[in-house]
Amino acid sequence: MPDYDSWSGELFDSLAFEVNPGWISPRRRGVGGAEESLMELDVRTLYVALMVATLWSAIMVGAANLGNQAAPGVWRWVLAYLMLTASWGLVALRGHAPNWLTVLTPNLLIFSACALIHSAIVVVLGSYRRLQLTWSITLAGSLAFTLCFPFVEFWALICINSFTVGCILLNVSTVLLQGAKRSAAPARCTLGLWLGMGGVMMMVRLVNGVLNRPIDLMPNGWPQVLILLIALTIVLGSVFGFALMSREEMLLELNRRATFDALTCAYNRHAFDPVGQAALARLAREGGAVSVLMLDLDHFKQINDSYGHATGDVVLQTVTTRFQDHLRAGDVLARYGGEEFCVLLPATPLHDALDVAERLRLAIAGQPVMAEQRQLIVTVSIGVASTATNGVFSDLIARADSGLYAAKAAGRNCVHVETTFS
Ligand SMILES: Nc1nc2c(ncn2[C@@H]2O[C@H](COP(=O)(O)OP(=O)(O)OP(=O)(O)O)[C@@H](O)[C@H]2O)c(=O)[nH]1
Repeated sequence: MPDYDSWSGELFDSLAFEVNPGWISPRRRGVGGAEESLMELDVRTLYVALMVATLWSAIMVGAANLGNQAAPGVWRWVLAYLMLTASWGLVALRGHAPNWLTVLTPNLLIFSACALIHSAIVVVLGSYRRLQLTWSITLAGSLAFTLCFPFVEFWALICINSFTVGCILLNVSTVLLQGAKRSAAPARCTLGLWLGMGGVMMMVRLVNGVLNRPIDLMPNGWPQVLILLIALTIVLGSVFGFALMSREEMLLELNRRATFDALTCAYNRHAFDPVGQAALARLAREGGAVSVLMLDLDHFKQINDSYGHATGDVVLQTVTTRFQDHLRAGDVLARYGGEEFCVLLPATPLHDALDVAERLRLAIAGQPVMAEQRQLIVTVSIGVASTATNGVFSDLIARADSGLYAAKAAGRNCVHVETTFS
């Protein structure tokens, strides 16, 4: 029968925490009482592992985008990872090559690589938010590191590195997390959290550096091992996060293009028809009425012919904005054809729809449109149709359309009701 009590007693007895100058390292007494480190992982080996992981990631991401149309921002990401690869490689040479090569150069490379990662991400997101701040932090960190390098101790350089990288990662993380709908963009949010975790880790490293002041260029204690293991996880997790986020943003963009008109950002006809049909279906359950307005700019061809298509485009955009400004939140505006628009007014009976139509007509005719430093008088003709029964949406549209033709025939810049009730 084994003597568990004495066995566990010996085990705990053999464990001890040694306080090194700066680093706490769990150790145990081995055979003959000699002390052995419990942390088998060697820091230099971990730097080599980081180098291999970043290089492998850069090659994989680059290869996946060769020959195809590369995803936006991907080459910046690859370049950033190649810079990180070089910097880990140089760090692994510490003690075997001059310090300017193994301390100064890799740190400057790491700062620039982090800024490049931010710039790759903003290219994917299509908005350059907070990139200037990242480049300013990079510049300030690089200057501080270069100026301090010949004079200060190693722990102070660790602190400059941790603060600079931590600030950049937290800044990128904010860009990713702010304004992202968690349900619509899970990959973006995950990458944001991942990089945020990296930022927090660097701040912890900064505090550890200030408190423990390591003097060794290659400190082999467990805090450093832990930091490098987390860094390895973040390097690999971020590259997957970036690839998934690129795909996610591409799908969201395709969805946007399939739903909204590129020029005016109003709904397009393809997306609008199902919305209208759903509003009619709700009539059967909830009662009330649904109305539709068909709007067409008058003599729009003359604007194009006299001032050019670019001016015509500005007119279409301005008119769309004015329509939207005069509609309620639940109303749906669509660009139905060239200069033809359609508005769905849910829960709106005919007399209210007529008020809305008149309001929209006046919103256009009452104030000239500014387009390329010209004041243009624009008017709109409007056909109105309403229904209280769940029918086919295209029938309602057809009735509003014939109201529009009647308005054009009546001299334009007016509202005409199609009174045939379905
Ligand atoms: N600038 C611009 N013009 C467009 C666009 N789509 C269609 N158009 C133009 O809109 C004009 C429509 O002309 P018509 O159908 O004759 O209508 P209209 O001149 O408004 O005449 P009425 O509707 O009878 O008052 C054509 O010149 C099209 O080229 C667009 O996206 N941008």
